[in-house]
Amino acid sequence: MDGKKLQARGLCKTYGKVKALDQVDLTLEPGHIYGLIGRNGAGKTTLLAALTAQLPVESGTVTYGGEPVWENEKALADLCFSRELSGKLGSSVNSLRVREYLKAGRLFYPHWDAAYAEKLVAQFGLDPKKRISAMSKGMMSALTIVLALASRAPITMMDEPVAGLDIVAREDFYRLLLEDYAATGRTFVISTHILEEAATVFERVLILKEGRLIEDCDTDTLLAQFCAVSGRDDAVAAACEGYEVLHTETLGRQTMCTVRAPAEEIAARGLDVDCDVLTLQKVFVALCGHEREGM
Ligand SMILES: Nc1ncnc2c1ncn2[C@@H]1O[C@H](COP(=O)(O)OP(=O)(O)OP(=O)(O)O)[C@@H](O)[C@H]1O
Repeated sequence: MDGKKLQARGLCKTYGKVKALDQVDLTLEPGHIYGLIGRNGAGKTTLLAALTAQLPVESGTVTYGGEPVWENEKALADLCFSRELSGKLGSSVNSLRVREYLKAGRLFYPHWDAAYAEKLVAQFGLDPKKRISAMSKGMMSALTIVLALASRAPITMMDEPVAGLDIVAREDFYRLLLEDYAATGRTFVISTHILEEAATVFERVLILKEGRLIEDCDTDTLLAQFCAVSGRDDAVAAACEGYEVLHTETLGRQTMCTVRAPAEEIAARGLDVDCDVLTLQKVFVALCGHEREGM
C-alpha cells in the first residue's frame, strides 16, 4: 500500500499540572507495525487520540501527507483509533450491542469491510446481539480488534487491544494482525503493557515516559543497544565504565548491571564478566522502571 506519512511536531497536552504530552515529535512511516509502550499514565491514550484528531492539543501539529488532520475529513477517512472499552457505567457506547457498535464503524470508516468484520466476529466467538455492558473484558478487547481490523484504515491505532485476552486469544490476534498486514501493508500502532509476544511483531517501538517520547527506534536496533553484565563487582564496574548504567543489583560481591552498550563491545573488553542481551520487556523496565544511576 502506497501510503502517506503521519507526522506530529511539538505536541503538548496538559491536564492541570500533568503534562500528558510534552513536545512529542513523531513520524509514522507507511507500512510498519509500531508498538507504543509506556507505564500507566505515560500518555499513550492521549497520544493516540491527538494523532487521530480526537483530542485538541495546546500546541503542536499533526499532519497526514503534509495536510493538517484537524477537521480534515479526507485525512480522517484514513485514520482509525479503536479505543479501549471499559464497560463503565455512563459510557455512551456501553448500551450498544455488538452489531450496533460495528454499524457505527461502517458509518465512520469509509474503507470499512463488512464481510471481514462478520468473519472476525465469528472467529472471536462474539455474539452480535450481546450488549457491550454485558461483555467480559476479553470480549470487549476482541470487539475493539474487530473494529480496528475491519476499518481497513491505512493507519490504524489500537489502544490496549490485548488487555483482556488470554494467551491463546492474544496469539490469535497477532496472527490475524500479521495476516492482514501481509495482505494490505497498512500501518498499525498498538499500545500494550504485555510485551512478551508483542516484541516479535513490532517492527518499531515507541516508548513514552511522562509524556515524552524517549525512544523511537527499530525494535532490533533498540535491543542491540543494551545488555546485562554480571560478575564480580570490580570486573563489572570495569566492563561498564564509560557507558550509561540504568540499573544495578548487588548480592555480596556479585553485581548485575543493565547497561546501554552493545553486548559485543562489553565482551570485547575481555573482562571476566557474563554479558547477555535483553528482552524488550527488560529494556523497557530498565528505561522506565528504575531511576537512572550514574557509574
Ligand atoms: N480527561 C482527563 N482529565 C484529566 N487528566 C487526564 C485526562 N486524560 C488523561 N489524563 C492524565 O494524563 C496522563 C496521561 O494519561 P493517558 O491515559 O494518556 O496515559 P496512558 O499511558 O494511556 O495510561 P494507561 O496505560 O494507564 O492507560 C495521566 O496522568 C492521566 O491521569
